[in-house]
Amino acid sequence: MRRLMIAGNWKMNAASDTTAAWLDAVVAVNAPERDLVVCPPFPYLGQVVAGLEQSQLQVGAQNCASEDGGAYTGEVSVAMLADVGCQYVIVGHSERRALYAESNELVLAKTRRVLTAGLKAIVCVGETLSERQAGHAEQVVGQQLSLLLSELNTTEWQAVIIAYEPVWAIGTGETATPEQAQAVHHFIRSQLAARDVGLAEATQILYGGSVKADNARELFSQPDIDGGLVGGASLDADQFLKICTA
Ligand SMILES: O=C(CO)COP(=O)(O)O
Repeated sequence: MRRLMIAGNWKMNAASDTTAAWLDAVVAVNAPERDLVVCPPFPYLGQVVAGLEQSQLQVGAQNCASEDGGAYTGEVSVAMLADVGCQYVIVGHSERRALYAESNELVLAKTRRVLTAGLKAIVCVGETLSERQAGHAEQVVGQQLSLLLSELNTTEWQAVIIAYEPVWAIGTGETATPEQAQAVHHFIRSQLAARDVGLAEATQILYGGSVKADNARELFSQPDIDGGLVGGASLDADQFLKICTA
């Protein structure tokens, strides 16, 4: 059986005082059968790791460099993230693909860095509204997955989590229906199965895009949805706790 995972992605939202209050509210979360992760912006990673030392919640970053180290002004390496206590890194979020021109090749390179360092990669895929309206959702998601499927070996795949985040559902309040999400999750699992049936059975596939406390349960009860990558609602400790235990 795959474990459910709930990961919060704060994006570029945080301050020391709100982070402290959030940590106080969530530190005692108790859902031992689930994997719970929060991904704050880089400057708050240390504060969050320290605040969650006694907690079930683990910590991830929202991005990483594709290089190991050196003259890359403004970049943060996976080794640094591991050093400050991160266990996960989100790679290839649609905001990074769209706003920072991250290609499938760069997403693969970053994923490799994460896996080589012994961390887990939450790799995001998802189609835009126009791609969905043109009937190309599966084709787009298939293309985003194809390099990972051809290049990563089976051992590497064991530390990969896929997050299906339809771009049109991110931050819009327009959640994919459980049926729409399940259909794409099933497609993703079939792509994994074409490579390796065991891999398809084992890989956690999260849904992201306007997940809230009141729709999480129905989404997470779909057979191929193994939890959620939660943006806006993860900033609110009460909402996040409800989603973690939904
Ligand atoms: O992009 C997301 C998580 O990575 C989803 O964001 P929202 O939950 O705010 O729609």
